[in-house]
Amino acid sequence: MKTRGFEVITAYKDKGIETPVRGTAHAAGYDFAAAETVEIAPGEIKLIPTGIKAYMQTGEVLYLYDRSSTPRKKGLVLANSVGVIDSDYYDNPNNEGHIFSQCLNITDKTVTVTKGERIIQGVFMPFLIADDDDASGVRVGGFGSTGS
Ligand SMILES: O=c1ccn([C@H]2C[C@H](O)[C@@H](COP(=O)(O)OP(=O)(O)OP(=O)(O)O)O2)c(=O)[nH]1
Ligand SMILES: [Mg+2]
Repeated sequence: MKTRGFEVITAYKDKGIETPVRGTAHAAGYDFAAAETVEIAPGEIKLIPTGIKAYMQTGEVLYLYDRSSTPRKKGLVLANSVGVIDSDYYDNPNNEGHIFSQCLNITDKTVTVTKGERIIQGVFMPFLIADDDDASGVRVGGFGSTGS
């Protein structure tokens, strides 16, 4: 039975992409790697492809966080602080649910992220809904797909 987990995006199949794994038996975070080698200029924000989509139950969310070592070692932080990956992002018609890491280079030099380098971590969590919530829209993409 499929409950929650990760799959490789169709366009990245056979490109040596591994699904995210946890580093230790009790780690909360699944480490995501860059699916391509990307250069980020000083002060620039770039969407780094992970080649991964995530499925989960209704009422669950996948949060993307910085790895604690990444700011000091790479000079990169998540520009959106925390990435919120909705369950209805999976297999959406625009981009199949491709998860991107929105990285900001906080150094004064160009930073190279190498394919296969672990850059962020994802944590699955349940979330709560407010009273009288009648949201019924259908997600067709991400990154502003529901309007500004
Ligand atoms: O770091 C991130 C943040 C979001 N997403 C994807 C998954 C998420 O389900 C979707 C929408 O994210 P969010 O709701 O945070 O952004 P938005 O600007 O409100 O876009 P939308 O209008 O598409 O909801 O974009 C990522 O791949 N990486
Ligand atoms: Mg949104």
